[in-house]
Amino acid sequence: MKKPVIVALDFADDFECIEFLSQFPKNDELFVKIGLEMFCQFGYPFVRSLRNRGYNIFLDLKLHDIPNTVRRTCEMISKWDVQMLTVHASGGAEMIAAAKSGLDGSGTKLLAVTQLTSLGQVELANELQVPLKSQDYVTHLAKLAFNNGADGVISSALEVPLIKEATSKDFLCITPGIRPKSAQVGDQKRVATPAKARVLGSDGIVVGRPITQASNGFIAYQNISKEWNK
Ligand SMILES: O=c1ccn([C@@H]2O[C@H](COP(=O)(O)O)[C@@H](O)[C@H]2O)c(=O)[nH]1
Repeated sequence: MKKPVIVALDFADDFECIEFLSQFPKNDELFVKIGLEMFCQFGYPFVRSLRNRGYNIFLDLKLHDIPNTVRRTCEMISKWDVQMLTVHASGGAEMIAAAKSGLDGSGTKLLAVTQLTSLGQVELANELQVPLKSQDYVTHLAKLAFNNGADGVISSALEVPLIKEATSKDFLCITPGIRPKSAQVGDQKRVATPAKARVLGSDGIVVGRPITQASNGFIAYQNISKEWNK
C-alpha cells in the first residue's frame, strides 16, 4: 500500500464529518483516523458506517489500562475490521503484549503511542519528571513496543530515524504533528512538514486541522499529499 496521508476526523458532529468527506472522490482509497472525540459520541456504529463506505480506518483510542482489560477490549475490536489501533506504550510490556494477543488473527496493526507530539522536552522534564532527553525516551518506548509485539509506533517525524535504527526498518512509524510551512502549530510541540516527514522516513502521516479546518479540505489534502509523495 502507498504510504498514506491519514486524515484525522476530529469533528464534534457526524453530519459535518460526512459533509467534509463528501468533498473527496468516491474511488479514492482514503485513510481516516477516528479518535476519542468522535468515538465517544458515535461509537462503533460510526466506525462501521465509514468502513462500509470503503474508508481505511485508523482507530486512535490510545488504550491504557491493565493488561487483562486491554486484551479483552482488543478482542472485541479485532472483529471490527479496522486497519490500525493505538495503545499507549507507557502502559508497559505486559499491556502491549496483551493488546497484541487480543488482536490475534485480525488484520489490525497495533501501534503504540510513544511521547505525545503535544509534549516537548520541557513538559517531559517538568511535568512528567522523566529524566531523559525526549528522543531517548521515545526510542526507549519504541523498543519496548517492538519487543512486545507491536507493529509500529506513533511518534513525531523527528524521531523516525532513531526508532528505525533501534528497532527495524519495517517497524511502522506513523507520525502526527504534521504542519505545512504556513499552518498554525496550535498545541503540537514536535512538528515537521510533510516533506520533512518523507525525508526522515515516516511510514504515514496523520493530519487533522490543516485539512479539516481549511476552506477547501480536499484541496488542502491534495497539496499535502503532493508534498508528501514528491
Ligand atoms: O502523539 C500524538 C498522537 C496522536 N495525535 C492525534 O493526531 C491528530 C493530529 O491532529 P492535528 O489537528 O493535525 O494536530 C489528532 O487527532 C491527535 O489526537 C497527535 O496529534 N499526537
